[in-house]
Amino acid sequence: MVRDYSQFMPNVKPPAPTPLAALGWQTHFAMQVTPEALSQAPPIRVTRVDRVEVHVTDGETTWTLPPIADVAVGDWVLPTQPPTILDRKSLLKRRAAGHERSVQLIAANIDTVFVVTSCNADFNVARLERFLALTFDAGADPVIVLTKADQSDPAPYLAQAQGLSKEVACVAVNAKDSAAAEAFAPWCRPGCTVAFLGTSGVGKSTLLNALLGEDLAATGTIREDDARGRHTTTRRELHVTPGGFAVLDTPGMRELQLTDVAAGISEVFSDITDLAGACKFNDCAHEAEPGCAVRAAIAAGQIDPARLERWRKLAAEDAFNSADLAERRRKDKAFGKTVKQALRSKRR
Ligand SMILES: Nc1nc2c(ncn2[C@@H]2O[C@H](COP(=O)(O)OP(=O)(O)OP(=O)(O)O)[C@@H](O)[C@H]2O)c(=O)[nH]1
Ligand SMILES: [Zn+2]
Repeated sequence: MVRDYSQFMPNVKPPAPTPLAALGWQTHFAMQVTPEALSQAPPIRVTRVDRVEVHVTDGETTWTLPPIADVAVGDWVLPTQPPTILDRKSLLKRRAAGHERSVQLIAANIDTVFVVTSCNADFNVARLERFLALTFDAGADPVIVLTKADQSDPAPYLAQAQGLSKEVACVAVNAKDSAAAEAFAPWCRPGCTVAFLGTSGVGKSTLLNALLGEDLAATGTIREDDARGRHTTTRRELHVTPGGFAVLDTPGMRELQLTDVAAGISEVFSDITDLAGACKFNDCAHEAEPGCAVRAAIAAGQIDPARLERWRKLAAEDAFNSADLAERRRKDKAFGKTVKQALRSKRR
């Protein structure tokens, strides 16, 4: 005889996350605030940054604040006077377009970045490595997503993507399929924040809609000024899903210049950087030096020479942009000093 004991079993269904938890409030942030401060001024999260205002939410209502210096979408903020930006768990940044040489913050506090490309001509290994370096350096986990798997055989694309890093998971999907969201379940747990990065037309908004279970992405378009002052229609907005996690959709990014992400580059190319430690000379350029472990691995067919070239190119670009950035910061500081001195002598 089979007895049903279920009525005596404890109810193991986990409680629904609080609005704050569904918004991505995690231990990392909670540890920065005392319980008293929390109850007096609950934290809020930045869902969108425009030129004239910052959109924030507490998980239940949404409102706007005046601009906050150096704030990024995804930031957690304490509504103090002036607002306090909590220490970030991760920060995605790139070199701003145009002649500005400055750093542009893409998003803060993202747990997983879905690097999206398609099983077609958009697929580009060098660009993927670029996105992976940016994500690793930010302190987030990248996952490569190959869309349009219904339009051509995803197998060769998957094989190439999987060859880029042992630490990066790869999935192939038809973004238009109603089951597409299931492929993301391992990373879209309650309380997490995920983001989509990729060039235009790869299916980021289609995937966002799949995760939201509704057509929101199309309404998320906002107008921003690009570096040249032209109006472009872009979007960069954080959405909370019915599943209790947050998703950031970003505009298509073709030109993605890296700056200050040397650690991220080393992580993507760990096959090469690990080997470099075995080269005879510490400063081996892996060109003509004797005892070069990297060239030995190439000769043995363990590393693709094209990959070494891509690593060189990316590392050189990053080094150049970082030096440029350091120079700019030095000049800004010097200029600040001159202004202060001028003001002081004027007051005298
Ligand atoms: N067949 C098929 N079509 C797809 C897939 N993913 C996206 N599309 C189509 O590709 C087009 C572009 O998709 P979007 O979701 O707008 O691309 P996006 O990355 O958001 O593009 P931007 O908004 O320019 O950044 C749309 O017509 C989609 O319906 C896919 O997996 N399979
Ligand atoms: Zn070497």
